[in-house]
Amino acid sequence: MDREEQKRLAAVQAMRYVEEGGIVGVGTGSTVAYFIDELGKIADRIEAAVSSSERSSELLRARGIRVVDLNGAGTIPVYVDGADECDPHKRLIKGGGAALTREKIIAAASQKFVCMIDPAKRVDVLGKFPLPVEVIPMARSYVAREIVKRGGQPVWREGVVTDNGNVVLDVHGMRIVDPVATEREFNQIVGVVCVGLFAARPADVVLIGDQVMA
Ligand SMILES: O=C[C@H](O)[C@H](O)[C@H](O)COP(=O)(O)O
Repeated sequence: MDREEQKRLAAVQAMRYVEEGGIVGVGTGSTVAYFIDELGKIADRIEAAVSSSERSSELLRARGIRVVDLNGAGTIPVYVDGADECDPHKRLIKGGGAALTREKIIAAASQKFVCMIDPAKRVDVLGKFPLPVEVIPMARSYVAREIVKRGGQPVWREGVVTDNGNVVLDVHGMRIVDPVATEREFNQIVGVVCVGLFAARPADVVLIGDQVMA
């Protein structure tokens, strides 16, 4: 089965976690696009969505789903998103689509985080996928030097500006044996807005194609 079909199957499965009549948290990316297709089929039974990117907001509205601000939405029952890598503890690397900060905020504000992946994204140790870091533009070079001191090789994702007006550094060469410690350490670098490690708040449920990760 190809990767696209695996993503689509995970998106179909994710629908089981959506509460009709409630607000749904929606992530960003190609896997989420399949999920939004599924969500569109029950658009009249969903109150609204909280969206992690302008891109997802457009897709949601195109399928007749109202998009509301997280402020005022209260605690979200379920947040559904993809990931770039997932370890056996459901800790993730995210941000390949530069939406990491809003994704992390909505995940934090949600009761349940359902993550959809295809099998190729499963790893024993996170870090093969370059770790995205969202940075305030004026701090780019400083943050890059700080990351080098910590053993990473940052590459500026040139031309990419996040929905928050910031830049992204992709950090290569990391073997992240303690993701919680690395997340904390990167968060402490001045100028870093968000690191794409979801370790302190990992996923609650990981769907891999038509399987549920134990
Ligand atoms: O910023 C983007 C997100 O973290 C995505 O969830 C992640 O990059 C996975 O995207 P895709 O489903 O396209 O592989």
